[in-house]
Amino acid sequence: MNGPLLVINSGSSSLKFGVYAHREGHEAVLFKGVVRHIGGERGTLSLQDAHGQKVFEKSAPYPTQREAFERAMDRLESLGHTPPVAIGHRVVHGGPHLREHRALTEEVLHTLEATTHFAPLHVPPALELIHHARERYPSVPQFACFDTVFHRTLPEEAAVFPVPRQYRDQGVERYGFHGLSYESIVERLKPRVPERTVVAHLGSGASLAALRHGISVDTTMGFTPTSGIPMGTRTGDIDPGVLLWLLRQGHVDAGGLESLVNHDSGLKALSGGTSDMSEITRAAGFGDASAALALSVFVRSIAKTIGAYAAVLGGIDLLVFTGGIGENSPIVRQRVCAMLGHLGLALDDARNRDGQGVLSAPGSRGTIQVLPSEEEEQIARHTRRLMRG
Ligand SMILES: Nc1ncnc2c1ncn2[C@@H]1O[C@H](COP(=O)(O)OP(=O)(O)O)[C@@H](O)[C@H]1O
Ligand SMILES: CC(=O)OP(=O)(O)O
Ligand SMILES: [Mg+2]
Repeated sequence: MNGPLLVINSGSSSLKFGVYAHREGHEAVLFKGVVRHIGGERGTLSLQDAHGQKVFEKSAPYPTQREAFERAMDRLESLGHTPPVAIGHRVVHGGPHLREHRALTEEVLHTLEATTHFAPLHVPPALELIHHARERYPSVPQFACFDTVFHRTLPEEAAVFPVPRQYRDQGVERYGFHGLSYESIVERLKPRVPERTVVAHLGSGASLAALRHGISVDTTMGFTPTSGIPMGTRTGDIDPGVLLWLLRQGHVDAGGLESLVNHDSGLKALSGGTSDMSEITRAAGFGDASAALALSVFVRSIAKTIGAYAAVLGGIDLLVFTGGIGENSPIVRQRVCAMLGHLGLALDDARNRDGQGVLSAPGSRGTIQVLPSEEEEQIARHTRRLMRG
């Protein structure tokens, strides 16, 4: 029961994984790894040990999540890792019928197969990984942890979509995503969880959440992870009239539209080709006008959302930046916070460059902080609990 758990987190541009053992009431990491740029020419697989030391790094193309998983598991096994006692998978969307973390039974898998259009960037590769993990570790129990579960506390006025009841009855509403990340931030803040917190999870997929006493009361992503603020390759919220126009003009069919709004839009479309925020900030710094526009659009939509959530929460005690961009981009944090002076939030420039822990200046009315998104740890906690029944 305390043996090693394998956690698999398939994101839109990466495969993250970890091995965890239960020690003195918490999940201790044994190994952690990530495969980045899956599907691109310049893939990388890297592995860290329990002390955060890099023990392996390899650059190679990883054409699919499945290939990335295979190579990652081979590497773990060559480092002496034995088969896990259970496997926990991150599943972004379970649709209207899967809204609790649970064991991956045949019936659950069947239901998941029917939800692929709820998150076409995420659910198909996650399902492929689940099938593959079952082939590789046939006697190991597997569990699904959903991004949506944390947001089940959304009040009706935040979750409801203004569409006819017949569609609402079929589950057309705001689900919200990155829930495992938000929950891991709340775990980190315990026992001193402020009343009014805004968390900006900024990665390839990006969203924000308004938390009251650590409970989700609003979030930017809705029915699918395509919505909310603009992202690496996703539009975020867009006038539905644009989608109708594209369809009516015959530019795309439903499949083409799905691909357009998920793969070919967002920062990639504005920057003229790249969805990678480190490349965009570098190019913007060298005076590239398209990259500068992509950066400005991203920053403005984040700042607008924080302003809106200040209204929802009645002020902000704590603003947290997390995710690949939130944790690593001083320029994005600085540009966002430069628009928040009216809320009394003030960033300390030196702390922001350092990028660890509290970043707010003395005298700031609320705290500004960087915290790591610990989705894998959160999946390990849920998987252990589910495994023990
Ligand atoms: N130093 C950095 N500066 C700006 N962006 C960064 C930096 N490091 C990572 N990123 C960005 O983080 C994003 C990936 O975030 P991550 O949360 O790992 O994504 P995923 O959605 O795949 O889980 C990429 O856009 C990458 O460019
Ligand atoms: C929900 C989502 O967008 O996830 P990711 O950021 O990992 O792509
Ligand atoms: Mg992610």
